[in-house]
Amino acid sequence: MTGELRADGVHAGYDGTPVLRGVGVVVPPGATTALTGASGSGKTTLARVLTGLHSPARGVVTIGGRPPRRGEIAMLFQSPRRGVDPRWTLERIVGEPLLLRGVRRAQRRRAVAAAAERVALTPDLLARRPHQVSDGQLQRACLARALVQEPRYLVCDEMTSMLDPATTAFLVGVLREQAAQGTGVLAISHDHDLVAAWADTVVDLAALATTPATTTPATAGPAATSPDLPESPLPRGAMSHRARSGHTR
Ligand SMILES: Nc1ncnc2c1ncn2[C@@H]1O[C@H](COP(=O)(O)OP(=O)(O)OP(=O)(O)O)[C@@H](O)[C@H]1O
Repeated sequence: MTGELRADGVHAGYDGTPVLRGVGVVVPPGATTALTGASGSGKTTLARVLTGLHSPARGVVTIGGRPPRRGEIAMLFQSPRRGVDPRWTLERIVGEPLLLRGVRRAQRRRAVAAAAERVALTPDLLARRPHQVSDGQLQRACLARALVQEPRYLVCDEMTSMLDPATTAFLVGVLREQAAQGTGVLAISHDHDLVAAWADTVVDLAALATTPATTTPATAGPAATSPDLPESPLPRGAMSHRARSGHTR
């Protein structure tokens, strides 16, 4: 598909311990793809590779066949507090990507106000600092910060797992609207009910590695790979398609 975000043949790990072995994934624009998988299987690692936060030992990440450009992929994390400056107001946090791009103050304020409205952050909340708001309110600010960038892709790593059902449903609704407007969303979650309601396609990480499993346990020993193996990005049966339920809106 034109303009899709994809990882091909990704091998990645930490300190010589492999986590991902020949993983490929495709995230199409204008849809929500959910990534599930066992704890510790490497979902976050794959998300970090896709967003450029972790360099793979091998493999490539592309959008429409070329390397992603700065600002094209935004990431949302499980814990919003770890990704914000505690001294800043929510308004400054939301506007930070535009500040970095050199967008003028008046335009920045308009963009921040529009994004804040989409995530139901009132001016009163925008004036507060992270310690003065709830996790859900701060996660809404982080989503607004991602939206002001107008990214082509959004990678959400367990972004609702600390939130109550009402806030989760609200944020999922905003993200589904965003996907309907053309953004490709990759949603990582353990919650099978949530991804069934949220995503158009569900992908299990265990099905994405094109390198055949060996008798070596996944968490020990050197990478069980052969450089000669063909690595198609998406093995047959790796994805299951779900109908949109729409009940998160
Ligand atoms: N910075 C790090 N240094 C060393 N090992 C790491 C690091 N981050 C993750 N790992 C290890 O890499 C493996 C994959 O971790 P990752 O967080 O990608 O898995 P996950 O599927 O997202 O897990 P979970 O569902 O529990 O969040 C785990 O064994 C983890 O302990």
